[in-house]
Amino acid sequence: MIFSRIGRSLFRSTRSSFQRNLNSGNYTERSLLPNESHLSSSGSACISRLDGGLGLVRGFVTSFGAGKQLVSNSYLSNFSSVIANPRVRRFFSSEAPKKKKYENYYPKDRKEVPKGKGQKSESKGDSNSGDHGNSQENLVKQFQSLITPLLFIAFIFSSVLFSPRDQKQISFQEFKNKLLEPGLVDRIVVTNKSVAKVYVRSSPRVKNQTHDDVAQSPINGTPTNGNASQYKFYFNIGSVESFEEKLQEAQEALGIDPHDYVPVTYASQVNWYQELMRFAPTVLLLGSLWFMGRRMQSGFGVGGSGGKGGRGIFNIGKAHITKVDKNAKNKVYFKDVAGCDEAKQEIMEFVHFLKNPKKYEELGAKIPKGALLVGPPGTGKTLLAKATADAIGRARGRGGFSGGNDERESTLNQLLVEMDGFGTTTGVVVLAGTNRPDILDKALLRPGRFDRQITIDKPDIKGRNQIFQIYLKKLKLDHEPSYYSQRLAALTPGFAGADIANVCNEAALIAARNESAVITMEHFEAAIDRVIGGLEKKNRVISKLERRTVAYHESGHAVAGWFLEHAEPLLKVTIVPRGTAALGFAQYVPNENLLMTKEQLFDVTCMTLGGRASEQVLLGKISTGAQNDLEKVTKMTYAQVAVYGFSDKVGLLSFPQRDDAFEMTKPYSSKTGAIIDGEVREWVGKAYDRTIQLIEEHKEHVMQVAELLLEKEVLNQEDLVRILGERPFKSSEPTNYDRFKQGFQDEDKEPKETTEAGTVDGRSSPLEPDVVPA
Ligand SMILES: Nc1ncnc2c1ncn2[C@@H]1O[C@H](COP(=O)(O)OP(=O)(O)OP(=O)(O)O)[C@@H](O)[C@H]1O
Ligand SMILES: [Zn+2]
Repeated sequence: MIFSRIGRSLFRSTRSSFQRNLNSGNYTERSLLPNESHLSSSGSACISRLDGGLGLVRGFVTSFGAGKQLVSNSYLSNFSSVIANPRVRRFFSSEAPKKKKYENYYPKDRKEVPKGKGQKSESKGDSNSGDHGNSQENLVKQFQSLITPLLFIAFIFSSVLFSPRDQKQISFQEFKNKLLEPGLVDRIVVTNKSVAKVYVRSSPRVKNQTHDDVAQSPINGTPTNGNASQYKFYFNIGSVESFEEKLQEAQEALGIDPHDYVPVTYASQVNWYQELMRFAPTVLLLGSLWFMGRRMQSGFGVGGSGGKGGRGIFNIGKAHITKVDKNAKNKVYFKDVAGCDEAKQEIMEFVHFLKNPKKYEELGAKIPKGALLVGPPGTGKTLLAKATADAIGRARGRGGFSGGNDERESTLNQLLVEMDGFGTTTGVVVLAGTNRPDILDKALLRPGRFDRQITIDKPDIKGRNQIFQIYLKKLKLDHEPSYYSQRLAALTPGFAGADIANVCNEAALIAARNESAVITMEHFEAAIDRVIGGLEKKNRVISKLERRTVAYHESGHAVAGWFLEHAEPLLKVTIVPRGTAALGFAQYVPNENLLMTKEQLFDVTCMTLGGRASEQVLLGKISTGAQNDLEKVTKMTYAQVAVYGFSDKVGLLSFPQRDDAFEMTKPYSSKTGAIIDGEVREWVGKAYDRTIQLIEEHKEHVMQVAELLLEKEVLNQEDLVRILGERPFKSSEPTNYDRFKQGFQDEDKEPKETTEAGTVDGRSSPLEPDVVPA
C-alpha cells in the first residue's frame, strides 16, 4: 500500500479496520478493504475449539468484537417500539383521535371559548391516559387557536359593535343647541356612567316647528326617519353629577317645563372589547408560560411524550421518531433480510410472544420488554425491526441520532420512561438498534428493559451470498444470479448488507454508463473497487518519478506476498490513484480465518513491509509512501507482544487497548513498557530483514512486475502467474479467491466433490497437508 502525504486522514480511518483485521486474525494488505471480525461473529465456534483458553478467548470476543471496533458516529442508531395490543396501539396512534380532539378543544361555537376550562381539564385527562404525541403536536395549534380567536373576536367587537357607525359624537353644546332646544330629544341613556346616548324623536316636541326642519337631522342633515325615537347621537360625560347639573341648567335656561324635562336613565353595559383588552396581557403571559412549560417537559423527556419527539428548544438532537406503518407502501418482509438467520430466529420468538401471549403467561413466563439489536452499521438492524413490524402490527421507528451528550441523556430518559411505562401485559416490545452497546447506560440493559441483546454481525460468505441474491434478482445480468452471488460474496469480505446493496446499485450504474445491455463481472469488480476505494482519480497529476516509486512499492508487496507461505492470495495490484489518498494498492481476497498463528502474522508483517523493502533494494531511496504500512506493522506487532502473549520476554500477559478511553495510565509498569517496546522493535526489525532478503532474491521479479504495472496500471493474478510462475504454496481448502473464481455451491455437499474440482483445476487434494510447497 502506498499513500500520498495527504493521506493522513485516511490512515486514521483505516486504523480500526486494521486492528479489527488483526484481532480477528485476518489481515489484508489493502486496509481499505474492510475486513471481518471473525471472533465476534463466530465466537462460539472459537470458544469450543479452544476449550482450555475459554476465558481468554471470550476476552477477545468482548473487547475486540464487532461491537467495539465497528464504531459509528451514532451510538443509538435507531429505536423502535413494536406495538401489538390494539389498546396500546391507540396510545401511539396519531391519526384517529386527532380530529375529534381538535374539535373538542376548539369548539366551533365561539362563545364556548371562555368556558374552556372544563374542556381543558378533560382534554388533559385524555392526553394523560392516552395520546401524548397528539397533545404534544396539538399544543401549538391549541395555543394559537386560543389566543388568535380571542384577539380576532375583540377586533370584530371593537370594530363592529363598539365603533358606532350610525351614531355621531357631538359636544354638549351641540346637544343643547341643536337637539335640546328644538325639542328633538326623546330621552337620554347614560351607559357605564360615561357615555350619554341621545335618542331623538322624529317629530319635535314643540308643535310650532315646521315639518321640514324636523325631517332633516339637525346636525348632518340626514333624515331621521320613522316615528319611534332613535339612538343617533352620543357624547361623553365627565361624571354623572356634573352631567345632571349641566343638563338641568340647560333645560332651565331653555325654559323647559320641569315636567317636560328629558328623561335620563342609567344603564351599565359590558364592554367586551375593553374587558378583553384589560386581560389580554395576562392571558398572553399565562398562555405562553403554560405553553413553554409543556414544551420543556417534553423536551426533558420527563412527561413522556411517547409520540413525536419534541422539537422544542430543549430537544436538540433528540430522537425523531417516525412511525413505521404496517400499511406503508414499502413493506419489508423477513425474506428481505438475509444473512442473519440467528437474529431472525430470535426476533421471530418475539413475534411469537406477541401473537400468543396467553401461551407464555399460562406457563408463568414473563414476556420480554425489549430487544437490543446490536451490530455494526448497515447490517440490517433497522430492516429487521421494520420486518418485525409487518409481522406484528404497528411500529414506531428510527431516530437519526447524531453525536452529543444531551442527546444521549434525553434519549436514554426517553427510553427508560417508555419501557417502564409498559406493563408486562400490554404486549409492547421495544426494539432498539445500536452500534455501541458498550457505551449504553447499564440501566437500559437490565432485565425488564432490554431483556435481550440480539447480535447482528457483518455477514459471513454465506450470508453475503444470500444478501447478494436478494439484490441481484432485481438486476439484468449475463449469468444466473447465483453465479454472481457466490463469486461476489467471496470477493467482499467485511461487507455489510448496506455495502452489498450499494455494490449492486453501483454495478448497474457503471453498466449503464458503459452503455452495456447487461451487467457483467467487470462492472461488479469496478463497483466493489469504487465502494471500498472511492472514485478512481485517473487525472491526478503524478510525476513520473512518483509513479515509478508507487509501481516498485506495490510490486514489492505483490512479489513478497507471492513467495510467503501464509500471505493472502492476491487479487490484483494497481497504481491507479483512488479516493483521496491511495496512490496504488495491492488487493487481496482475505480468507475468513478464525484464528491466526504466529507464523501467519510474521508472513503478513513481511508482506506489509514488502513495499518499503522494494523501494530500498531496487530504487535505493525510501519514501513516505510506506507510512501506512509501518503503522499497521507497529500495531500488529504490539498486539502480538502485549495482547496475544506471543513474546517470551513479556510472557503470557495481555493488555488490550481500550477503545475510547483516554488512557492516563498504562495498565503495566514502565519497566514492562520498556520490554514491550524493545520486543516490538526487535520483531519488526527481524521481519524487515527477512523481507529485504526475500526482495533481494526476487529482484528480477520485482522489476518485471513493476515495469508491467507502469505499462498496464492494473495487474491481476493471471498476469502475476505469467511473470512469477504458479504460486509455490497451495491451500488444501478452497480460499476465497478460489470461490471468487469458481463459485462454491458444491462445497457443502461432499468434500470429495471439492477434491474433484480441485483436481480439475490442477490443485492438490484436501487430504494432503495444509500447504504444499512447490
Ligand atoms: N441483512 C440484510 N439483508 C438485506 N439487505 C440489507 C441487510 N442489511 C442491510 N441491508 C441493506 O442496507 C440498508 C441499510 O440497512 P439498515 O438501515 O437496516 O442498517 P442498520 O443496521 O440499521 O445500520 P445503522 O446501524 O447504520 O443504522 C437496508 O435498507 C438494506 O437495503
Ligand atoms: Zn504499501
